[in-house]
Amino acid sequence: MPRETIISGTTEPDDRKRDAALRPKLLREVIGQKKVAQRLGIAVNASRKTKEPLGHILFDGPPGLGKTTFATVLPNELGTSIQMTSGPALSKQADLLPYLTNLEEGSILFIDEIHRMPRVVEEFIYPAMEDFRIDLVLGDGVNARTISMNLKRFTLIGATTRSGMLSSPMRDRFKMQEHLDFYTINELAEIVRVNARKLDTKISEEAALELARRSRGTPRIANSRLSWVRNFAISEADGSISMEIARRALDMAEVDSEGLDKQDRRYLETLIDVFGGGPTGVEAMAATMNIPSDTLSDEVEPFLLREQYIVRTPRGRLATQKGFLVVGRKQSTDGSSLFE
Ligand SMILES: Nc1ncnc2c1ncn2[C@@H]1O[C@H](COP(=O)(O)OP(=O)(O)OP(=O)(O)O)[C@@H](O)[C@H]1O
Repeated sequence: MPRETIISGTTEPDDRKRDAALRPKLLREVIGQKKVAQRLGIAVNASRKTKEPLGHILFDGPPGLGKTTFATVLPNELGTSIQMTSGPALSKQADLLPYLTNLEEGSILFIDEIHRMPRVVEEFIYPAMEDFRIDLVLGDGVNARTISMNLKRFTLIGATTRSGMLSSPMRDRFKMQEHLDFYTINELAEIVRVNARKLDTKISEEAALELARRSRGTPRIANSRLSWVRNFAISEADGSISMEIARRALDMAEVDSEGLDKQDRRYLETLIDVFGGGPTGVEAMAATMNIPSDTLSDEVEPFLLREQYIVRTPRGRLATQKGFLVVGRKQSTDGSSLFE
């Protein structure tokens, strides 16, 4: 898959390795998301003082914004261990069992994409979350009996790109629910500077800002841009990243100067050229673009909404004037599109 179409959770193995190496280890190393970090800091301090495990935590937000980062920072802060799995890997109760029986007192169980866990597994985990206990059914038919098994007290951390898809009994069992939002240009520039240092690469102030501007508000994308620009600098110059090198490298990767990627542009062009700017439903957009509607609503639309290229109306998605302009279309007086 060409790099510029990777906008998010579609992480390739190399991206995953790079992300893990660059991931902050402690809360104070986390850049941005200040309020979330402060609240977690308080919960961590309280847990240290009371020797009680942290309450269960749910992180939600678009891919690549740091849900896994926060989840992996917390055990470091608490000096405890973490086990990691994901909703799609837990198709039946027996898949979850080894994780529950391996728990240590105060340790963390991280379930990514928790909204994709089937209902039977979800219901199995309720008593574990509430009373640190599970109910196992042994045998079947008339011989079936239920035994209760006590677990070590633990913290469940769930991550989801779609909190709306979680059942409310599940959501209510999380003591803290933290939403992660897109990063500002300055926060992303700071992440780029820190990570360039970790990679032993010199980068100018303005080049860091340029990378930040073209990273779609997302640290994972900033890391991937940095990695490309660094390779470009090594291959084509002396290895340090100046503004000129950053621009040439990003232009070559077809990363546009507005920070949109190809998928964003295709979305806007489809909405405007095929649907006259909308309003139109996400399913119609998905069918026309031949992309799953989940990908559109989880990965593409949140950034376009936040940057006000589109708005959501009761009748569907509507391109704004800014949305028309960024893809070089003009809005006619009746709201439909005119090619420039
Ligand atoms: N607040 C932050 N400060 C510094 N770096 C960050 C921050 N958040 C994320 N990153 C960087 O971005 C990478 C991607 O973040 P992470 O894997 O935590 O995202 P995520 O929200 O869990 O994504 P997904 O839902 O796709 O798994 C991290 O490895 C880290 O290098």
